[in-house]
Amino acid sequence: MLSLSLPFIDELFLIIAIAVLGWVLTGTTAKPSQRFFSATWLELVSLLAFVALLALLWLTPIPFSLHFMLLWCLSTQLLLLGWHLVVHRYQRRVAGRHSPEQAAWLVGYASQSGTAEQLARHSTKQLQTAGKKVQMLPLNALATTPLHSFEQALFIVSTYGEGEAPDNGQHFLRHAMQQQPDLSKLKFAVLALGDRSYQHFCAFGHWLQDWLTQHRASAIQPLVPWDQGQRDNSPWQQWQQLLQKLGAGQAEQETHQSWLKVPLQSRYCINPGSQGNPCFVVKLPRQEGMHWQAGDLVEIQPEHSRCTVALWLTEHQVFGCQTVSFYQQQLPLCRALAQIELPAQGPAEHESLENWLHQQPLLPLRSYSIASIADEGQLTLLVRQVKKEHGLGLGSGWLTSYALEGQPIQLRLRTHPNFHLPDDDRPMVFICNGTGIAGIRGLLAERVKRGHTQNWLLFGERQQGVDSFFAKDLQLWQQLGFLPELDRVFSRDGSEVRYVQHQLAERMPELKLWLEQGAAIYLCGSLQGMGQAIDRLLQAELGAEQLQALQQQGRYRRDLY
Ligand SMILES: Cc1cc2nc3c(=O)[nH]c(=O)nc-3n(C[C@H](O)[C@H](O)[C@H](O)COP(=O)(O)O)c2cc1C
Repeated sequence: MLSLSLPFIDELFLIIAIAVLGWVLTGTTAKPSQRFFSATWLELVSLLAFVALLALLWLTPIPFSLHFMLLWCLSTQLLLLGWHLVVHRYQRRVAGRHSPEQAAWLVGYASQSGTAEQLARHSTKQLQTAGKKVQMLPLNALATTPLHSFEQALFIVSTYGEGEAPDNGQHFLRHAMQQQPDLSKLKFAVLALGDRSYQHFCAFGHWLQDWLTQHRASAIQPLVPWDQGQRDNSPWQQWQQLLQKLGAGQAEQETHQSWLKVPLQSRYCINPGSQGNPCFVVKLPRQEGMHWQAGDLVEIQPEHSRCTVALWLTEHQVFGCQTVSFYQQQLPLCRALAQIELPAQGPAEHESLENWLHQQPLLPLRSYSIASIADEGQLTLLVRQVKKEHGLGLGSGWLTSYALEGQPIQLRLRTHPNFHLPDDDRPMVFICNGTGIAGIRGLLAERVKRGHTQNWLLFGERQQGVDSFFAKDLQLWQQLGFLPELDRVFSRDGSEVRYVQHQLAERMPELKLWLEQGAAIYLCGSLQGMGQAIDRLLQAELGAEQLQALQQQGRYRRDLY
């Protein structure tokens, strides 16, 4: 039996001291949540193993020398210490990258089609040029990065659906509702994007403002609502004043592209005889200064029909051919009247016509997905005519009926980063219905141009005979091998009503396979019905967590209206 001599006890103490030192060092540096993954546990286990081994050695003589054991122990301890240092360093680096302690300023955004994100990027740059440490994050990222660790926060958020948060704010919304943080040290301001034609104007911005104040954060100024349906830029100027007050740098570039006047080149009905409202392909020539990417949008300034303007002029006994100054242009009064909300009352007798004109709001803007790529030399839109009780819808009436061929259309191109294609050639699944195929056609044309062949299109409409939108393009791309999977579903052709979601449900095994291969899903079309049904189906089949992960990786994108 081995007897414990004095030098051995010294060595034992040394070993235990190294192990304990290692354990204390690692144990105190790791956060409790990380401790299990740190070296702490391994240190402890190795120490226990070593003590057990010594006890065993003391009880039963085995042929290993004491020096071998000592060497084994020392090297294990040093290895573990070294490994832990690497882990610890990595943890500190990662924490540094995401740590709000690094940045006193937060620019948080929630954006569906990219406007709020673009404005957030702009504001972030302005703060950074003034030397401020800023973190720009989508609201969903704040579910893991604590808000209370920032001192000042600027939020730029839009509203989507029926007064809901955009996709990259929904997780935050759900998470925030479960929390009761103390935000008493946070100062904040909200720029809320919305559209007054929706019932819940800027609802998500207001919800955020209320939630922050309920949790004792202090508002630097009242919420700034910005109606995106109007050409009015004053909310942005108001926001800029706030940024200057907070010490930010000047805005360098324009946030929006400039307005252009482009003549209507051609227009034709794509679905004559359809049970649905007529859809028109509207083409405008590409001109200098018109740059866009597949997936982008165009904003149109609608105008009244000539008939509506003539009636108003007659009713108010005003001469329509007189020249007026209107938004830095000289033009006949009738052309200016075509662009404003025509009020029941005309100008008062002694009122200046131009003053009166400038007080009238412009007609709200309308956005459309671009169905062509710039290389095609023209900007193509697919517009369904909306029929209302007293005439046609504003934007669709203007583009599909009132504007005559050759007449200038006032437009502005708008980037839509959320619907741009990924740079790589990963498989793409495009799901759409009705005019939702417009943006998807643009994306497919771009994929063809890039030579990316793994494309799957699921498209739903009513009747194959009359509603097969862009059929020739699809057929050609199929023949050339750019559309290996094409599912077209027509709800009114067979005896049973079939929609695109039914087809997708049947093809779920293939979809899962595509997803395993890294595919991204782009969904475009009606929010009610199709959009919601596809969302429910994917949640049920893939699980909420995977769907959310896909969304966060940019592999599930939606453009629904
Ligand atoms: C499908 C859809 C639903 C919308 N719902 C609302 C709404 O309920 N309330 C509102 O104020 N604006 C609503 N909007 C307007 C958007 O908030 C507005 O267009 C905004 O500029 C979009 O900003 P983003 O590009 O950052 O997403 C909606 C827009 C779309 C396309």
